[in-house]
Amino acid sequence: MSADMRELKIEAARAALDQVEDGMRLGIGTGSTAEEFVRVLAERVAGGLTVIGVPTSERTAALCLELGVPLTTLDETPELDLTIDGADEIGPQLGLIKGGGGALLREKIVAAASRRMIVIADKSKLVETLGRFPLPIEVNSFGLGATVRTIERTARALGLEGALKVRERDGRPFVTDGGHLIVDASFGRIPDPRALANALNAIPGVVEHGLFLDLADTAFVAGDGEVRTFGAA
Ligand SMILES: O=C[C@H](O)[C@H](O)[C@H](O)COP(=O)(O)O
Repeated sequence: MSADMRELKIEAARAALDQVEDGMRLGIGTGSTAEEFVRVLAERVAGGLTVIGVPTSERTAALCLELGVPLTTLDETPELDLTIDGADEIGPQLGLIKGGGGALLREKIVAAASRRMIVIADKSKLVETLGRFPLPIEVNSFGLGATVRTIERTARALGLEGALKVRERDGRPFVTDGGHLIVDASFGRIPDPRALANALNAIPGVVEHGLFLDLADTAFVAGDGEVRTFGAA
Protein backbone atom coordinates (compact mmCIF):
# COMPACT_ATOMS: atom_id res chain seq x y z
CA MET A 1 0.00 0.00 0.00
CA SER A 2 1.36 3.44 -0.88
CA ALA A 3 2.12 5.95 1.87
CA ASP A 4 -0.52 8.28 0.38
CA MET A 5 -3.18 5.58 0.51
CA ARG A 6 -2.31 4.82 4.13
CA GLU A 7 -2.54 8.53 4.97
CA LEU A 8 -6.10 8.63 3.55
CA LYS A 9 -7.09 5.68 5.71
CA ILE A 10 -5.64 7.42 8.77
CA GLU A 11 -7.57 10.62 7.94
CA ALA A 12 -10.84 8.69 7.71
CA ALA A 13 -10.00 6.84 10.93
CA ARG A 14 -9.36 10.14 12.74
CA ALA A 15 -12.73 11.48 11.60
CA ALA A 16 -14.38 8.41 13.10
CA LEU A 17 -12.39 8.76 16.30
CA ASP A 18 -13.95 12.21 16.79
CA GLN A 19 -17.31 10.41 17.14
CA VAL A 20 -16.09 8.18 19.97
CA GLU A 21 -17.13 9.30 23.44
CA ASP A 22 -15.89 8.26 26.83
CA GLY A 23 -17.61 5.12 28.09
CA MET A 24 -18.70 3.90 24.66
CA ARG A 25 -19.07 0.24 23.78
CA LEU A 26 -17.53 -0.12 20.33
CA GLY A 27 -17.66 -2.62 17.51
CA ILE A 28 -14.22 -2.71 15.93
CA GLY A 29 -13.94 -3.68 12.27
CA THR A 30 -11.42 -5.64 10.25
CA GLY A 31 -9.05 -4.75 7.42
CA SER A 32 -6.32 -2.24 6.70
CA THR A 33 -8.56 0.80 7.25
CA ALA A 34 -10.09 -0.52 10.47
CA GLU A 35 -6.56 -1.25 11.67
CA GLU A 36 -5.67 2.42 11.29
CA PHE A 37 -8.69 3.16 13.46
CA VAL A 38 -7.43 0.73 16.10
CA ARG A 39 -4.08 2.54 16.09
CA VAL A 40 -5.54 6.03 16.61
CA LEU A 41 -8.01 4.66 19.15
CA ALA A 42 -5.19 3.00 21.09
CA GLU A 43 -3.36 6.34 21.35
CA ARG A 44 -6.49 7.91 22.81
CA VAL A 45 -6.96 4.99 25.22
CA ALA A 46 -3.36 5.40 26.37
CA GLY A 47 -4.24 9.04 27.04
CA GLY A 48 -7.12 8.08 29.34
CA LEU A 49 -10.19 7.45 27.11
CA THR A 50 -12.34 4.67 28.56
CA VAL A 51 -13.96 2.42 25.95
CA ILE A 52 -14.53 -1.26 25.50
CA GLY A 53 -14.57 -2.98 22.14
CA VAL A 54 -15.90 -6.08 20.44
CA PRO A 55 -13.47 -7.13 17.68
CA THR A 56 -14.88 -8.46 14.40
CA SER A 57 -12.03 -10.90 13.78
CA GLU A 58 -9.19 -12.70 15.47
CA ARG A 59 -6.83 -10.42 13.55
CA THR A 60 -8.43 -7.29 14.99
CA ALA A 61 -8.53 -8.86 18.45
CA ALA A 62 -4.78 -9.53 18.29
CA LEU A 63 -4.03 -5.94 17.26
CA CYS A 64 -6.26 -4.53 20.02
CA LEU A 65 -4.55 -6.71 22.61
CA GLU A 66 -1.13 -5.69 21.33
CA LEU A 67 -1.99 -1.97 21.48
CA GLY A 68 -3.91 -2.06 24.77
CA VAL A 69 -7.50 -1.53 23.59
CA PRO A 70 -9.76 -3.27 26.15
CA LEU A 71 -11.97 -5.98 24.67
CA THR A 72 -15.23 -7.67 25.50
CA THR A 73 -17.58 -10.07 23.70
CA LEU A 74 -21.13 -9.77 22.44
CA ASP A 75 -22.12 -12.31 25.11
CA GLU A 76 -20.91 -10.01 27.89
CA THR A 77 -21.91 -6.81 26.06
CA PRO A 78 -24.73 -7.59 23.63
CA GLU A 79 -25.56 -3.95 22.83
CA LEU A 80 -22.99 -1.61 21.34
CA ASP A 81 -23.05 2.14 20.88
CA LEU A 82 -20.99 2.46 17.74
CA THR A 83 -19.27 0.22 15.19
CA ILE A 84 -16.44 1.54 13.04
CA ASP A 85 -15.41 -0.55 10.07
CA GLY A 86 -13.96 -0.37 6.58
CA ALA A 87 -15.61 -1.52 3.35
CA ASP A 88 -14.66 -2.87 -0.04
CA GLU A 89 -17.27 -0.74 -1.79
CA ILE A 90 -19.60 2.05 -0.71
CA GLY A 91 -22.58 2.49 -3.02
CA PRO A 92 -25.88 4.41 -3.10
CA GLN A 93 -27.75 4.77 0.23
CA LEU A 94 -24.56 3.61 1.98
CA GLY A 95 -25.06 0.07 0.71
CA LEU A 96 -21.76 -1.75 1.15
CA ILE A 97 -19.80 -4.71 -0.06
CA LYS A 98 -17.66 -6.14 2.73
CA GLY A 99 -15.72 -9.31 3.34
CA GLY A 100 -12.57 -8.83 1.28
CA GLY A 101 -10.70 -9.89 4.39
CA GLY A 102 -13.12 -12.71 5.13
CA ALA A 103 -14.59 -11.16 8.28
CA LEU A 104 -18.08 -10.39 6.96
CA LEU A 105 -20.05 -12.69 9.27
CA ARG A 106 -18.71 -11.30 12.53
CA GLU A 107 -18.73 -7.81 11.04
CA LYS A 108 -22.42 -8.07 10.21
CA ILE A 109 -23.34 -9.51 13.60
CA VAL A 110 -21.43 -6.74 15.37
CA ALA A 111 -22.87 -3.99 13.13
CA ALA A 112 -26.40 -5.29 13.70
CA ALA A 113 -25.81 -5.18 17.48
CA SER A 114 -24.74 -1.52 17.29
CA ARG A 115 -26.88 1.58 17.53
CA ARG A 116 -24.75 3.27 14.88
CA MET A 117 -22.29 2.14 12.21
CA ILE A 118 -19.62 4.39 10.72
CA VAL A 119 -17.75 3.28 7.61
CA ILE A 120 -14.27 4.62 7.00
CA ALA A 121 -12.56 4.50 3.63
CA ASP A 122 -10.43 6.19 1.04
CA LYS A 123 -12.25 7.53 -2.03
CA SER A 124 -11.36 4.50 -4.19
CA LYS A 125 -14.15 2.62 -2.38
CA LEU A 126 -16.95 4.88 -3.66
CA VAL A 127 -18.98 3.36 -6.51
CA GLU A 128 -22.18 4.26 -8.33
CA THR A 129 -23.28 0.63 -8.54
CA LEU A 130 -22.10 -2.13 -6.21
CA GLY A 131 -20.47 -5.22 -7.70
CA ARG A 132 -17.17 -4.32 -9.30
CA PHE A 133 -15.54 -5.84 -6.21
CA PRO A 134 -16.33 -9.58 -6.18
CA LEU A 135 -19.07 -10.20 -3.63
CA PRO A 136 -17.85 -12.45 -0.79
CA ILE A 137 -20.40 -15.11 0.16
CA GLU A 138 -19.64 -17.17 3.28
CA VAL A 139 -20.78 -20.78 2.91
CA ASN A 140 -20.77 -23.94 4.95
CA SER A 141 -18.21 -26.41 3.66
CA PHE A 142 -20.83 -29.18 3.75
CA GLY A 143 -22.45 -29.42 0.35
CA LEU A 144 -20.14 -26.81 -1.18
CA GLY A 145 -20.72 -27.98 -4.77
CA ALA A 146 -24.49 -27.94 -4.40
CA THR A 147 -24.47 -24.57 -2.68
CA VAL A 148 -22.32 -23.01 -5.40
CA ARG A 149 -24.72 -24.33 -8.07
CA THR A 150 -27.69 -22.89 -6.21
CA ILE A 151 -25.96 -19.51 -5.87
CA GLU A 152 -25.24 -19.60 -9.60
CA ARG A 153 -28.85 -20.44 -10.49
CA THR A 154 -30.21 -17.85 -8.09
CA ALA A 155 -27.93 -15.15 -9.48
CA ARG A 156 -28.81 -16.02 -13.06
CA ALA A 157 -32.51 -15.74 -12.26
CA LEU A 158 -31.76 -12.15 -11.19
CA GLY A 159 -29.87 -11.46 -14.42
CA LEU A 160 -26.43 -11.70 -12.78
CA GLU A 161 -23.67 -13.56 -14.58
CA GLY A 162 -20.08 -13.99 -13.52
CA ALA A 163 -17.53 -16.42 -12.16
CA LEU A 164 -17.95 -17.88 -8.70
CA LYS A 165 -14.65 -18.83 -7.13
CA VAL A 166 -13.94 -20.53 -3.83
CA ARG A 167 -11.38 -18.25 -2.15
CA GLU A 168 -7.95 -19.71 -1.60
CA ARG A 169 -4.94 -18.68 0.42
CA ASP A 170 -1.53 -20.25 -0.16
CA GLY A 171 -3.09 -22.87 -2.43
CA ARG A 172 -5.67 -24.02 0.13
CA PRO A 173 -9.27 -23.01 0.71
CA PHE A 174 -9.46 -19.87 2.83
CA VAL A 175 -11.23 -20.65 6.12
CA THR A 176 -13.01 -17.88 8.03
CA ASP A 177 -12.84 -17.29 11.79
CA GLY A 178 -16.16 -19.13 11.97
CA GLY A 179 -14.74 -22.18 10.15
CA HIS A 180 -16.58 -21.56 6.87
CA LEU A 181 -15.48 -21.02 3.26
CA ILE A 182 -15.84 -17.95 1.06
CA VAL A 183 -17.17 -17.92 -2.49
CA ASP A 184 -16.24 -14.73 -4.34
CA ALA A 185 -18.86 -13.81 -6.94
CA SER A 186 -17.63 -11.57 -9.77
CA PHE A 187 -20.93 -10.13 -10.94
CA GLY A 188 -19.43 -6.84 -12.14
CA ARG A 189 -22.64 -4.91 -11.42
CA ILE A 190 -25.37 -5.57 -8.88
CA PRO A 191 -28.19 -3.22 -9.92
CA ASP A 192 -30.61 -4.53 -7.26
CA PRO A 193 -28.56 -5.43 -4.17
CA ARG A 194 -31.66 -5.95 -2.03
CA ALA A 195 -33.09 -8.59 -4.34
CA LEU A 196 -29.76 -10.42 -4.38
CA ALA A 197 -29.36 -10.15 -0.60
CA ASN A 198 -32.83 -11.60 -0.03
CA ALA A 199 -32.22 -14.41 -2.52
CA LEU A 200 -28.85 -15.33 -0.98
CA ASN A 201 -30.35 -15.29 2.51
CA ALA A 202 -32.80 -17.97 1.37
CA ILE A 203 -30.10 -20.47 0.28
CA PRO A 204 -29.52 -23.02 3.08
CA GLY A 205 -25.74 -23.44 2.62
CA VAL A 206 -25.13 -19.69 2.60
CA VAL A 207 -24.09 -18.58 6.07
CA GLU A 208 -23.92 -14.85 5.23
CA HIS A 209 -22.97 -12.53 2.39
CA GLY A 210 -21.06 -9.31 2.09
CA LEU A 211 -23.95 -7.04 1.08
CA PHE A 212 -24.46 -4.69 4.03
CA LEU A 213 -27.73 -2.86 3.39
CA ASP A 214 -29.38 -0.48 5.88
CA LEU A 215 -26.56 -1.02 8.36
CA ALA A 216 -24.21 1.92 7.82
CA ASP A 217 -25.40 5.31 9.08
CA THR A 218 -22.40 7.42 8.14
CA ALA A 219 -19.35 7.11 5.91
CA PHE A 220 -16.18 9.18 6.25
CA VAL A 221 -14.39 9.05 2.93
CA ALA A 222 -10.93 10.58 2.58
CA GLY A 223 -9.48 11.94 -0.66
CA ASP A 224 -8.48 15.13 -2.49
CA GLY A 225 -7.40 16.85 0.70
CA GLU A 226 -10.65 16.41 2.61
CA VAL A 227 -12.77 13.89 4.47
CA ARG A 228 -16.30 13.84 3.05
CA THR A 229 -19.24 12.78 5.18
CA PHE A 230 -22.03 10.67 3.66
CA GLY A 231 -25.25 9.92 5.52
CA ALA A 232 -26.00 11.20 9.02
CA ALA A 233 -23.27 13.54 10.31
O1 LIG B 1 -13.50 -8.79 5.72
C1 LIG B 1 -12.97 -7.67 5.70
C2 LIG B 1 -13.69 -6.41 5.80
O2 LIG B 1 -14.99 -6.41 5.35
C3 LIG B 1 -12.91 -5.15 5.45
O3 LIG B 1 -13.50 -4.12 6.20
C4 LIG B 1 -12.93 -4.80 4.00
O4 LIG B 1 -12.41 -5.89 3.24
C5 LIG B 1 -12.12 -3.55 3.69
O5 LIG B 1 -10.77 -3.76 3.98
P1 LIG B 1 -9.66 -2.66 3.71
O6 LIG B 1 -9.88 -1.56 4.68
O7 LIG B 1 -8.35 -3.39 3.97
O8 LIG B 1 -9.79 -2.25 2.29
